[in-house]
Amino acid sequence: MGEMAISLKNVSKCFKRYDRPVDRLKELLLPGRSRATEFWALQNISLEIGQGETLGIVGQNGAGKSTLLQIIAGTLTPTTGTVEVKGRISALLELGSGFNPEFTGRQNVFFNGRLLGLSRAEIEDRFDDIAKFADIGDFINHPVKTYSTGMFIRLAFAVAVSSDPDILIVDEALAVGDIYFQQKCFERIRKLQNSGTTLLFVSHDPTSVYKLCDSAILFESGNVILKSTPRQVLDLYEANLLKRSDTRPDALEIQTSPLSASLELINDSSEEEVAVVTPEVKIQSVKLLDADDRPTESIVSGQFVQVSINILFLQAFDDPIVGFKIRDKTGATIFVDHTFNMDQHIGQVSKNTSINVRFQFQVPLSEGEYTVTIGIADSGYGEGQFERALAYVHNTAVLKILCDKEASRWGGIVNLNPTVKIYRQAHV
Ligand SMILES: Nc1ncnc2c1ncn2[C@@H]1O[C@H](COP(=O)(O)OP(=O)(O)OP(=O)(O)O)[C@@H](O)[C@H]1O
Repeated sequence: MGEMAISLKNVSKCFKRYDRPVDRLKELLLPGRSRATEFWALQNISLEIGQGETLGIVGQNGAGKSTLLQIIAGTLTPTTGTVEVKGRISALLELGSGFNPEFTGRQNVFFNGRLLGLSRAEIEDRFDDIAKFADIGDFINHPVKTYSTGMFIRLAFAVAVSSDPDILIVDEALAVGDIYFQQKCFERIRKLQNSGTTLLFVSHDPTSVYKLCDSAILFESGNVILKSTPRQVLDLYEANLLKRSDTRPDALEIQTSPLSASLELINDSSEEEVAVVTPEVKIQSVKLLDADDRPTESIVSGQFVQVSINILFLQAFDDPIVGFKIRDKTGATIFVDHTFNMDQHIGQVSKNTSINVRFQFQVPLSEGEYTVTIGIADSGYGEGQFERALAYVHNTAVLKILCDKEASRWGGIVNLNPTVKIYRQAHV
């Protein structure tokens, strides 16, 4: 890591919580006896973020993400610890929190621009760009209290990025806009990344984190429990959610290292693998086979492949489910499905039975490497939900897709194999 942009040392934040609003008043009027209970939203956080780094912040509701961002942005003070921030910071925190609802959009642009450290002349210079980016038409001249949520966020984002900040903080904001606006925001964020802006990004959308971030942290109950690649952080986050949602969470174990010698996991880096396992099932092997059932490592785009999974059930099950997921190199999901969704029931399996499940499909993917995740669960219901997870293991095999030299050229991730018709309009 180069120069430090943000450094937190032993930062904790304690909020006081009052059971009734009147208790807060009583405490003000009769100091001495505290009527509040203490709540530690952040607990002893030490974190360094390098200049130009894009850090994704992931965690369940209430984990402490926004509190951390507010402390870095300077809108909250930590109870203990120190925060050091280098450079101009621009924060898109709670929806339009810096806006005065009675002011027009135009007035708020000037008001916020000044808060961000721009001079009046600089704001005047940038105003047209800001208004164009926000693209809210004549609403720019109306009070922001008349805005829809989408308009609010458009203007707030346009203002936040206009100051060319050294550090940009974005808290869940992008989820609000429509798809065109989101694309525009991603494009602008990329430009800022390329020019060396440090970015802190909270999102519940894994795809955005994969797309934007170099690294990520996982927050749990006010603690940073992991700082690593987005892939590893999101895998652990997902594994924790799976464990929590399970009807017998104690039965599930999260492993963060290669699993067993019998199942060779693909691991091309020093990262540890995150897997969820139970002692009741064992994934014995995962192989890729071609159309003639021969093991293969590479498939030409568009060709047929089989993902063949051998599973040993160490307990009896009424109707287990087996699924697979294909992920790209960042960890983003390309495809996922399972036997329950496919209306293929495995049926009863008795204790100590081994079964082989083969998913067979054509792979219309672009050239590159993809990984295979395997999931096993019990008792499916509804639209693909299940009662219990039995195993969830990433990177069990690499699917290497080669370019189909015979096919016409195309771009993107999936070959949609379009046909084309051209209709000539008569001259009018
Ligand atoms: N002003 C406050 N007074 C009391 N408790 C607070 C205050 N602000 C936040 N908290 C509590 O601190 C905890 C962390 O809140 P925070 O908003 O940082 O979580 P978060 O991870 O951003 O959640 P979300 O994903 O829902 O936005 C929560 O339990 C919240 O109720």
